[in-house]
Amino acid sequence: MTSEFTSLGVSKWLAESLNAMKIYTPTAIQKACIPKILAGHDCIGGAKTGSGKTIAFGAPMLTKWSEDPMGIFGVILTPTRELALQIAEQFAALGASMNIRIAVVVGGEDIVKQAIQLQNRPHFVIATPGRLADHILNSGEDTVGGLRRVKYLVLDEADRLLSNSFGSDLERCFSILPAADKRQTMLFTATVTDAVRALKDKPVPESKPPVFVHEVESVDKVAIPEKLLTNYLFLPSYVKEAYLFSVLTHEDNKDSTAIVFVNRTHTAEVLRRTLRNLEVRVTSLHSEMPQSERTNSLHRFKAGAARVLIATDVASRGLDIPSVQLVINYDIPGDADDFVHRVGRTARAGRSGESISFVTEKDVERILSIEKRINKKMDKYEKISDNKVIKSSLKETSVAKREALMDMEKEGFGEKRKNNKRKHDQEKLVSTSKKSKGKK
Ligand SMILES: Nc1ncnc2c1ncn2[C@@H]1O[C@H](COP(=O)(O)OP(=O)(O)OP(=O)(O)O)[C@@H](O)[C@H]1O
Repeated sequence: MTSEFTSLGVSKWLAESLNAMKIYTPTAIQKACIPKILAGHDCIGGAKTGSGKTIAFGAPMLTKWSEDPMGIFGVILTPTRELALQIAEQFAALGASMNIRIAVVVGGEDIVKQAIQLQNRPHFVIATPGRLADHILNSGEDTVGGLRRVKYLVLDEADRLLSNSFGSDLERCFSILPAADKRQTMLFTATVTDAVRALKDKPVPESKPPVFVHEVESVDKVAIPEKLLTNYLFLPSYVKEAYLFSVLTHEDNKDSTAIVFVNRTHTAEVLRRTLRNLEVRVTSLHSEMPQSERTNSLHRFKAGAARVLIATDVASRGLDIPSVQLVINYDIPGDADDFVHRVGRTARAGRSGESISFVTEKDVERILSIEKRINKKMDKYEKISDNKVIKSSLKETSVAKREALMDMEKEGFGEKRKNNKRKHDQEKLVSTSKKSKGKK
């Protein structure tokens, strides 16, 4: 049997797995990158959110792996734990018929169990840089030694990984992996930055073919998916909760699955409690929740038990939840690239979707820079009028918010945050001092 995937060089068994997932025709980024990666090129792949980048790097790696499944074959690094788990699920589903073994190495999970998984030499390691760096520093050679011979390294959401926040952990991960000329490296993101493009300027050893760069650009150079509506609502900052409730319960949205992005964890908690008091089926995802709660919350949202997810940027990248129809920017992000990733949680794989950004008097500059970045003017959201909001939801939302704040105070939410921060700072200090000892 030949399919469009096998004609690109993808193994027959894998094309069959893809077909079983109703994936028959490669997307543009897949058509461009799969043959080049199979031919041994390092690769920089830039394409809009939801355009199938995971399979663009997954299919060639899995093809090569099935031809010669030696040792730990590939390492995939991602900025968030949820994204690592999602990629692992996708690889597990694609490779099920070949008995694929995958280790997910992320923070917040049992480190001893992960060490045992690494010792058992899985075929692929999917990791966040911080936890993998911890293993490299603290677990023995029998645990991490297999990483010295991996054939493929993927940096998914590469621009985020190459930003300063992951610097030292990423360096530690690189320190154990084979040198750049002894492995294939692939960088993928929806927002290619100069730091990502810089890979192509590194000298290529003669033994290696040149870096393949593929940035899919649409004719109009708009940086977001075609079927994604970008609306804005201009509102006063002190009534944002009332507007949010009105939008979420509007006739056209009351059954929609929605993600509401905020800039701070405290706001996420206030909104989750306020909306819960207003009987909206809501859950949340942010970095101050224990990992078990994060995982649980995302499962509830994916399964439809909650229809609204309140999230910080920890959920802005990569998450592939086809049911999401609406993304609300309750707060406007400071970085225009974060906007691109956030709204990209909807309108994926050719589907349509809608985003609404709440713009206050303080956000005008940010909106202008976002519009410049996406090369598109946003449209005014006309379905909510000021009068209607004030009449219908202002009173009940302010009561619900007051209750939420009182409960948070009673439960010491702020205290927990402070203690967590203190604990986190102490752990960071211990880990930094261990790292600097390790360097000596
Ligand atoms: N060739 C294809 N045909 C149909 N659907 C596809 C194809 N390739 C991938 N998909 C589906 O499209 C969705 C989005 O893919 P993926 O998550 O890889 O996007 P992405 O480009 O990595 O997005 P992001 O930039 O947000 O991380 C997934 O549900 C995936 O299964």
